[in-house]
Amino acid sequence: MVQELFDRAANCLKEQLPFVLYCRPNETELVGVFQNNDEVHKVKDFTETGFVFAPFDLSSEAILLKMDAVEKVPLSLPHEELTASNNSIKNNIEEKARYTKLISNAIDSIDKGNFNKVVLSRKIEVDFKENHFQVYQRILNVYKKAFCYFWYHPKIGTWMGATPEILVKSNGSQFTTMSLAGTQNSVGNDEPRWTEKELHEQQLVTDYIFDALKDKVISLNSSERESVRAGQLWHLRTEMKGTFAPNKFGEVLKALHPTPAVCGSPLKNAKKFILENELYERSFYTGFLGELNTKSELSRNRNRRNQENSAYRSVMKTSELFVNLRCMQLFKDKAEIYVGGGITSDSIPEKEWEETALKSNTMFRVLAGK
Ligand SMILES: C=C(O[C@@H]1C=C(C(=O)O)C=C[C@H]1O)C(=O)O
Repeated sequence: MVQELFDRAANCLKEQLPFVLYCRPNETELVGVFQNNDEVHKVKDFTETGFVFAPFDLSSEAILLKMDAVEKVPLSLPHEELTASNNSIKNNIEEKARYTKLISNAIDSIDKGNFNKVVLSRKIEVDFKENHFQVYQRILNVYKKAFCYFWYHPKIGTWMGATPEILVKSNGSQFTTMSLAGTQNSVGNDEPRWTEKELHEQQLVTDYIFDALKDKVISLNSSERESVRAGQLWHLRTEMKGTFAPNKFGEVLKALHPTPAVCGSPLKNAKKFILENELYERSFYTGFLGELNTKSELSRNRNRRNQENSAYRSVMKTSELFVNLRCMQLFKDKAEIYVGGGITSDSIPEKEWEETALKSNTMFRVLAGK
């Protein structure tokens, strides 16, 4: 069954037609969305319906795949053991010097009071020639708790990833979001001991989300902060649930993106620092992706008499958008892995470099294969 969906997508690759394959966190269903032509549809105000693929900087427009055909199959795959890759630990002295300098500059800027936190990132090029579906199959096999996707548009490119971060999920006027930040390598199953730096960094994200949404929502409540695993890493997470006024989803979304989990706070100054200093194009990394305004039917009380069948159902709009992290862009014979991390005044440049190396392993492992 999975093979049939892969074959259909492989055919789209051959015919240069857009598609996306994805599996939601902890689910055992693989979804394929297929667009009938190679048009590039752009999102205007997030009231559209389709599968959205948005860049970090929304001054470039978000792309919408039309859901001309949607196919769902149960996800069962042959198990494949991966050996840990140490590709990313390769000593790239020049790149390390450049990146740690960038971090030192960011810390100086924080100390001058320009912002409290900024998320900096880099791109790692890897030679690779494997079949894309084989790589995606490994992603699905290894990262069951993540949103695992394979996105293709002949005029835009090919992206894959396994992201642990929900940007926003909505059903009618109810929504869920999260603040995810702070990173440690996972050692066994024991929760890590979080440092002040990580707790502070994550709290900044939570506070920011409350502040950004306070005028846009009717209610917003947060759960207890918890430690969660993403592949071989641990993060700190606080879930938030709320309600917005009818038809205000677009506003909530625009207020949320980009959160300080991928940009910084205060937002404007952090974003300015990123755009002026990172000196490369993040493109769709730290953007967001997922189903936008799809319809779900809610059955009402079926026992009530004397009503038309249709009166028992109400149609709600649902969206499920993820932050595009732990991802890569694929080319004919190379992949570009994108990684970053949050910088605060307590950051140590060398450690931040190591954090990006650890994060890059999420994709390195599936490229290295067996
Ligand atoms: C920016 C990335 O991840 C984000 C940054 C984190 C951090 O700074 O600790 C943790 C999770 C994500 O919100 C990335 O994976 O590239």
